[in-house]
Amino acid sequence: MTRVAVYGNGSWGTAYAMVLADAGCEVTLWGRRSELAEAINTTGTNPDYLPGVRLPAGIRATTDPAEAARDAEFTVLSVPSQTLRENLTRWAPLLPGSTVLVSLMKGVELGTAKRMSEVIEEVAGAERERVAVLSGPNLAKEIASRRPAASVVACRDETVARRLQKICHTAYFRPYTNTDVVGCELGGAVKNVIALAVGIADGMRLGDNAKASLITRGLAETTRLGLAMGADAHTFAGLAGMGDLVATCSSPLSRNHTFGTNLGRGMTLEETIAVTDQTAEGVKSCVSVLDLARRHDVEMPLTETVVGIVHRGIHPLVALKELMSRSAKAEHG
Ligand SMILES: NC(=O)c1ccc[n+]([C@@H]2O[C@H](COP(=O)([O-])OP(=O)(O)OC[C@H]3O[C@@H](n4cnc5c(N)ncnc54)[C@H](O)[C@@H]3O)[C@@H](O)[C@H]2O)c1
Ligand SMILES: O=P(O)(O)OC[C@H](O)CO
Repeated sequence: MTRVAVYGNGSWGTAYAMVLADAGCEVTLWGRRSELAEAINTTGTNPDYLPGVRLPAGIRATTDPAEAARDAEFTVLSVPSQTLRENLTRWAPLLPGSTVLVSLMKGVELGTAKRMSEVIEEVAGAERERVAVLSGPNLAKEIASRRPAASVVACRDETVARRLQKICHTAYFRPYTNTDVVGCELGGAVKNVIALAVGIADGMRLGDNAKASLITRGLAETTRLGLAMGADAHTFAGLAGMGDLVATCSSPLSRNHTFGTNLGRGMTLEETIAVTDQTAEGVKSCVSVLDLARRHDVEMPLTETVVGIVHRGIHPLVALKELMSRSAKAEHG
């Protein structure tokens, strides 16, 4: 039986632990709070993040990072992106030397503009061939109710990607392999920023043409950044690109989309933060994605607009006017 450690017992860490357990793995689920770990072990549910969902046998919760790490063939990381460095610094010495590190996170580190796999390589001292990423249209609540979804497992070493694929393939979860780690991570991180933009537009009742335009131009700017960073263009037409973008921009289950909708309806940033009780990565990562765009000299007008609205207090109507009056140009180029 494959032993897997999952660090982070929020919505996605728990839902992916369910996938792994359903696929036959023995999973230890680490979380910070003892009362939640105890509730998971005694009730077989995660009342805080997936209320009402019965967890499969094969998941054991703990607050002890060393217990989670013991004999783990795979180590899955699912904490908010901006906390990864600090957390992994504490966990890294506990991890088995051969463990495959798997990022579920969809953010870019503030300040360094590093992708999560880069932070993992740096902090855990892990070679690229031992670091993988899972990304795709995977809304945690849908997966936790075992509704069908596909996803991408990416690793520079295809044999490692295939090992990961094998341990999380179930009747309702279909992972595809990819070796384009950069493209998969960017697809996941930038779609959160575009979902904020679409949410804002939905909150303003701008209509479906506006939504489709934002999704399409959002994918164009994501691809532009990806190509400048060495990613494969095909990745952005796949599950970790278009797939995740469409799911996140269309679903009321998306925290990023909901965050944007509240802003578009006229809530202030502070009011929106106050009603958001889960991680909406795009709120911070829009700043680091824009940082990446500048470092690679890539134009990302939608990301820039989201940063303006969320962090510089620009009114959505003013931002809309600015976007629509940008100089006319060719669609491709
Ligand atoms: N929820 C989804 O549908 C989904 C799907 C795919 C990917 N993701 C990505 O997975 C990652 C985790 O998201 P989530 O949905 O599980 O978030 P969440 O808000 O549901 O859970 C976050 C977890 O991290 C813990 N946490 C918060 N701050 C922490 C800290 N400083 N140190 C340690 N633990 C801390 C919380 O207690 C919680 O257990 C994000 O990068 C997100 O973009 C989420
Ligand atoms: O709820 P969100 O906005 O973090 O999106 C969840 C997943 O990333 C969708 O694939």
